[in-house]
Amino acid sequence: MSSHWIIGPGAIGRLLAHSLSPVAAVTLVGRRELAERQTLTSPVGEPHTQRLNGVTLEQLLRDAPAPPAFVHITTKAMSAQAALESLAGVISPTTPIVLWQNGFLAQPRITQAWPGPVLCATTTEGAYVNGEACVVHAGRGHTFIGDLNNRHAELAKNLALQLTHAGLAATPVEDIRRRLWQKLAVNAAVNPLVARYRIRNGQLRDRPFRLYVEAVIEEVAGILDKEGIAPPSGAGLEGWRTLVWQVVENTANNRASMFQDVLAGRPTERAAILGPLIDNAKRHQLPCEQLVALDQALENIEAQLS
Ligand SMILES: NC(=O)C1=CN([C@@H]2O[C@H](COP(=O)(O)OP(=O)(O)OC[C@H]3O[C@@H](n4cnc5c(N)ncnc54)[C@H](OP(=O)(O)O)[C@@H]3O)[C@@H](O)[C@H]2O)C=CC1
Ligand SMILES: CC(C)(CO)C(=O)C(=O)O
Repeated sequence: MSSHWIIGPGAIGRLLAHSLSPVAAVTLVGRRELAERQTLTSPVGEPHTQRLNGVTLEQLLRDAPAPPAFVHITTKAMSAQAALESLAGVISPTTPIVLWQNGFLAQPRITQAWPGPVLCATTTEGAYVNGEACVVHAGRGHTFIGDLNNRHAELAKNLALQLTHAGLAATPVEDIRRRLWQKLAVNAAVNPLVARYRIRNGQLRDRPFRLYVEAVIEEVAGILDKEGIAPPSGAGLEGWRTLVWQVVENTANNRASMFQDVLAGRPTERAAILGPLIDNAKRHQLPCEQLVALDQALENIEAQLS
C-alpha cells in the first residue's frame, strides 16, 4: 500500500485525503488539530463520513514516522515553500513532492530548490471547505501530472494511476509547464477582475467588465506568445479569447476562488498568478498596464482586509 502525506488540510487537501484513504495510507497534516470524523459531500450532494488520519505538524515532528512515498503540498501558492520547509526534519531530501498550487510561483522555485523529484498537478476538480469537518466536492474534473524538467515520467504515471484508482481521474503528461501556464492565463483573466469588482464569473460577459477581460487577455496573449506557450486550441489571441470565454460561460454562476478569498478576508494568490506574467512582461519589455493595475488594486484590497 502506497503512503501519502498531505500538507494543508483545506479543500484540495481534504478531497485528496478522502479519496486516497480507502486505497492508501494517508496522513493529513495541518497547523491545527482537525476533527477526526470528516465528511465529504459528493458532487451530487451525497455526504460520506469517514475517519481521516489527521496530525498536526507538531505531532509529526515529534513522532517522526517513516517517510511516505509522496508528500502532497496542498496549501495556497504563497504558503507552499513554508509548508515544505516545516517538514525538513522528518523527510529525506529525496522524498517525492507533489505541488497542487495554481499559478506558476511555487513550482519553479521548489523544483529548483528540492533535491528530490517534484511533480506538479494541475486540476479542474472543484472543492470547498464547509466548516471544520466537511469538504464539498463541488464538481468533478481532471488532473494532469508531470514535472517541469520531464525527468520523472514513471513517478507521474504511478501517481496518476493511484489517483484514478481513488476516483480522481488523472493523466501523466510531458507538457505540465504549458498546462500550468494555460490555467494561469484563465485565472489571470477571470480571478483578479471578479475579486476587484466583487462579481460572479458570468457577470464578466457584461459591460464594462467584458472590455476589461479583453484588455487582460490581450496582454496575457502577448506575454505567453513570447514564452512559447500556445493556447490549448486555436492560435494566438483568438485561441486565448476562446479559452477564457468558454471558462466564463461554464462557470458563470461561480464565485471564483480569489473573490472568495477577498470575501473571507484572506490574502489572494495574486503573486502566483499575476506575478509571473508581470515579471515576464518586464523581461520581454511588453505592455502589462492592466495586469499591474489589477495587482495593485488587489494589494490595496488585501491591505484593507488585514
Ligand atoms: N479548491 C479548489 O477547487 C481548487 C484549488 N486549487 C489550488 O489548490 C491550492 C489549494 O487550494 P484550496 O485547497 O482551495 O485552499 P484552502 O485555503 O482551502 O486550503 C489551504 C490549506 O493550507 C493550510 N496551510 C497553510 N499554510 C500551511 C502550512 N505552512 N502548513 C500546513 N498547512 C498550511 C491552511 O490551513 P490554515 O487553516 O492553517 O491556514 C488550509 O487548510 C491553491 O493553490 C488553489 O489555487 C486548484 C484547483 C481547484
Ligand atoms: C476557473 C476559475 C476562475 C473558476 O472560478 C477558477 O479556477 C478559480 O475560481 O480559481
